[in-house]
Amino acid sequence: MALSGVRVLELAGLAPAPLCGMILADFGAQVVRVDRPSQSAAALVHGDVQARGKRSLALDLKQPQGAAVLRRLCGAADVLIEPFRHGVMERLGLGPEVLLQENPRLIYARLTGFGQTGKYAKSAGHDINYVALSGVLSKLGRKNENPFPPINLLADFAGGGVMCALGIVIALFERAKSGKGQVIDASMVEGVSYLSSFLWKSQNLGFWGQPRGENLLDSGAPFYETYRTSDGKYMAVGAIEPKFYNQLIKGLGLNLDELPAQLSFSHWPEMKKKFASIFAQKTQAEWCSIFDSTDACVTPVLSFEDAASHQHNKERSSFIKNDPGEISPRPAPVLSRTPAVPSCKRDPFVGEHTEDILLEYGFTKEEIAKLHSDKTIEIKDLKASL
Ligand SMILES: C[C@H](CCC[C@@H](C)[C@H]1CC[C@H]2[C@@H]3[C@H](O)C[C@@H]4C[C@H](O)CC[C@]4(C)[C@H]3C[C@H](O)[C@]12C)C(=O)SCCNC(=O)CCNC(=O)[C@H](O)C(C)(C)COP(=O)(O)OP(=O)(O)OC[C@H]1O[C@@H](n2cnc3c(N)ncnc32)[C@H](O)[C@@H]1OP(=O)(O)O
Repeated sequence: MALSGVRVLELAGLAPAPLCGMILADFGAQVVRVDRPSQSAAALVHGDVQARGKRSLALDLKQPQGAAVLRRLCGAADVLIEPFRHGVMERLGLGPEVLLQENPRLIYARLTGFGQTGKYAKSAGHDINYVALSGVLSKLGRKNENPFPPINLLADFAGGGVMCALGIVIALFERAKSGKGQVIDASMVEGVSYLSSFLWKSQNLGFWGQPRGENLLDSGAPFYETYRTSDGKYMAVGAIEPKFYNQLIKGLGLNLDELPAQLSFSHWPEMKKKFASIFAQKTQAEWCSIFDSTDACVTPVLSFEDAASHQHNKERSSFIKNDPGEISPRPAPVLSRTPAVPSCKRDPFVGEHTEDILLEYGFTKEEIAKLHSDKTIEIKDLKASL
């Protein structure tokens, strides 16, 4: 796989860093999640559901010898993913100056909401706050409604986990030439802003002149909308270009000559009502049979279950099943020679691989036993815990 041989240490965090680590693992990196030890049985399973292909090492970083273990691991790693607020790693004596001095090849990825500097660098926050600060949240939502974030997909995952993975791959590529690591300051506010470059750069083109929810791509246009069908499902319509719009109109059984011009903004509300009343007359399956073989850009809005079993997605094997039977998306994109090979194993328990990982990184059995008796590390005995 493309990233085989790359050693990654991911300090356990909430949603974005786990996705970043999972992407690297899917494409072949050896990813170790560094978890907080806990004696409670309830904490056996970390809240991380994006742990595919990772192993878990339970290490108490608050103990000086625990921080020393991480320093030693970083000395032999390629990448560290760090998901805490600015200042946490410095307080632990694990800031980039320390770790990069010990291993100048290390890529130290700092994945935060607000970045390492600035007024909010030390503030708590979540996806919605980061999308808000990027300016993008102000654009999202329907007419006359409050701004509404698309779950936590935009900042945590697109602008956070994926953007950070991109930064890491770019830094690995550069390191192959320079031999040097570097620090990545991956701010989710900036990740989302960067993703929204099109919105910023298209402001003078006239598509964003109306209030939120009344523009071309924000649910203002009748031909870029979802419509409810007679069986309570939905169809998604994205017929922007005139040649595709014409096919939409034909599929709906309407006559183009009897309708206002496609881009007549003042007619959009009335046209939406018309389209809605027509879509409400047939089931989703009936609309699919009308539109599936056309270029009208009309597709069903699928549930997760229906997405996994949809003919197109099945033909491409877009969803995979792991050994415990959980279905999830196959890693994307698909590389022709070195595609991702996602692990089928269940996710790791906290501390399940502590001993193996430390041995692999050069710790002796005696050192491991001492760390264990000092409660600096946790070695999970699965049989005893289950
Ligand atoms: C909208 C999303 C968030 C959605 C998350 C939900 C999906 C999950 C949230 C709760 C989960 C549930 C819960 O855990 C209970 C169950 C557990 C069970 O196992 C599974 C089911 C659960 C129901 C579980 C289910 C789900 O997982 C949940 C519902 C987001 O937006 S996520 C993005 C958040 N933002 C960032 O990541 C940006 C950067 N980070 C931050 O800004 C802060 O970290 C953050 C997120 C604000 C949290 O602040 P906090 O004060 O808690 O932490 P930090 O200031 O960063 O400091 C970390 C401290 O921890 C110490 N530490 C770390 N590692 C170790 C270690 N190995 N050993 C010892 N100590 C460690 C570190 O030293 C810091 O300590 P100090 O503060 O004393 O310096």
